[in-house]
Amino acid sequence: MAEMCSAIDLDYNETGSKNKYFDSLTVPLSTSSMATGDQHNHKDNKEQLRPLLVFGPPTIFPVFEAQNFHNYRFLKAFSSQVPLRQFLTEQKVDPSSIQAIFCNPVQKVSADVIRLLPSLRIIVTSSTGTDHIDLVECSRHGIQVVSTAGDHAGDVADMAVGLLLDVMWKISAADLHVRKWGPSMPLNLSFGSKVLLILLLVQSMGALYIASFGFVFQLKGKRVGIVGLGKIGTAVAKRLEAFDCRIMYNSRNEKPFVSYPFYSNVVELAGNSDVLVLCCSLNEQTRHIINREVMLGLGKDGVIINVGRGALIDEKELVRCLMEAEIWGAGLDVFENEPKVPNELFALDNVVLSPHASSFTSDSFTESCKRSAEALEVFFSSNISSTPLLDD
Ligand SMILES: O=CC(=O)O
Repeated sequence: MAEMCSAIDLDYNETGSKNKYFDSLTVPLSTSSMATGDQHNHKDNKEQLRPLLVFGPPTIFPVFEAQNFHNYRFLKAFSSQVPLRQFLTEQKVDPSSIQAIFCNPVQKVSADVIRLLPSLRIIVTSSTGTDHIDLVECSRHGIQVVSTAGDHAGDVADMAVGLLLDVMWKISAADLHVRKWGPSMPLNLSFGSKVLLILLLVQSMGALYIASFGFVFQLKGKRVGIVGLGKIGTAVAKRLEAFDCRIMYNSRNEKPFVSYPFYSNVVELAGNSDVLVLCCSLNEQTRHIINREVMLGLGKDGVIINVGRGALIDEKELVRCLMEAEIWGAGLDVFENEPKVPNELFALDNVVLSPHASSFTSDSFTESCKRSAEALEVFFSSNISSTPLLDD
């Protein structure tokens, strides 16, 4: 058996198999969680509810809270500025009463946090990635880690394709450009004059556009190297096939049932690609997997799309390569030190920036909250702390 904790998706060694925990999870939300009970009574008695420590999901959390307010006493560590120990003291909560954490990648669940909570048994994250959780420490203490965002793959793949189209067509840059066009046309012109003026404007604006932006690229027929062919990478490949792209990939192991060419070496993959799409998880093997050598291999017309984690790319080198026109462009949903973004990127019109938002559809959120609640309900109702949670 491998480690105690595993991510469902974005796994560099993704096998396509689903997390067994959820495969076997048929228990619906408990009747209490669908309860009709009086909200106010529950609120009044909230100190008698099970404590649930909540880390880092200020956006998703209200959805989860609304669905589950009657089941837990939420200890919202994400909204506190003080150290966790002090926060719990202020809340009059004994650290040893906490068995579960609900979190997302915005806030780290570090070894210090884990050591502070001797009864911690389960961490549920509403994300695909689990790199914000100290998995080694979890393994050491027999703590289950449940990632509930396996269904985000389609959303993340949509975002990857959106970013790619945007970079190649410079859609965001063009949008900004058009917004700067001058005042609207005077209304008192005759119809003929208006048509003439529009034709002149369109011609000169088109010329101006090309002069300031250069030509853009079509996506059709491009060679796309996918790094990490798990659920997300596969969903990206499927979408890009519709654009007649030629797909190839790198992952830790060659996938037996996949017909796309496999490259065990990322530099070689880059050398044969026009576009690299990063979909793998972040771990010690994949940190800075995209370094200067890979970017130079990709070449001056190359585009990088990152929907995995920021630290998959050596960000300083990325900035340098973009500034020196060693690669053509980048679409980035993630950054190495979020929420910090290198200043230089703001000035580049061949870069499209997105705030780590590729799984932020309300559909995914709702699903993820539901699955998180289910995981917690199963844990608390059956206390299955010894149930294996591993992929094969
Ligand atoms: O980053 C988002 C996720 O891991 O789901």
